Amino acid sequence: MGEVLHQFENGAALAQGLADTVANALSAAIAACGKATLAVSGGSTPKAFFRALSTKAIDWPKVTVTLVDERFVPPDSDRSNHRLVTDNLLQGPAAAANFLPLYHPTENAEVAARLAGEQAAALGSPFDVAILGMGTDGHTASFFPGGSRLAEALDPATPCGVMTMEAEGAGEPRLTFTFSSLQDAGLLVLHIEGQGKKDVLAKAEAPGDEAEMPIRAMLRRAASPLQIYWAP
Ligand SMILES: O=C(O)[C@H](O)[C@@H](O)[C@H](O)[C@H](O)COP(=O)(O)O
Repeated sequence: MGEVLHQFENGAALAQGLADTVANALSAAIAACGKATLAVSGGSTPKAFFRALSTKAIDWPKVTVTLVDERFVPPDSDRSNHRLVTDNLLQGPAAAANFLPLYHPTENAEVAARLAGEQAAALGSPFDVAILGMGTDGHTASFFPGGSRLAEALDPATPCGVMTMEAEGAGEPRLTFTFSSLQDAGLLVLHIEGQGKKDVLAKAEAPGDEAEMPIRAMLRRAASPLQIYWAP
């Protein structure tokens, strides 16, 4: 469906601009159907955006925040995306939002993925807003090159839901929404910063296999236009 580049002078300006856009999208969803859903990614990039969004005066009790993907670690782990969101987004006005975790203290990641998928199904689809990140290897969500279930995760025929993923460099087993769950978000955003990530994006935009750089699946096949937010 194509991509739109939103370039900012610096990370602080991007954080405010993206927070305004997301707040407007969430408020519009609430106005239209009384609730809104937001799926965010972890990593180091989104912290300033999370903090800017947390201050927005929207009807947060009608918003459910969840994660694009999660590491199979408890929320008190410093590797936890749940912890990252709790510490940076679910603060101030946004503390009133609902949160749907992907991690559950189950015997293995498969059981946690099934539980998370059942809970996520009740949210309805598509997500009103989905914020993707990208690694320097071209992964997004937990769609890692060489991932244990990458083909299944990227397959448009794979039902919406949460699945496990393991990959070299991913650390712990991952829990991730599928491509089909994310690709038709009302507002689909790729948030990257720095020249290095811009160069990785340029490589991903060139011909090549999706399995080599899984972000290509979103660039090429997402139903929603991919809104790329970038600052040097
Ligand atoms: O759990 C995660 O790590 C993320 O969901 C992952 O997909 C992230 O968005 C990229 O790895 C970029 O991470 P950085 O922002 O740290 O570069």
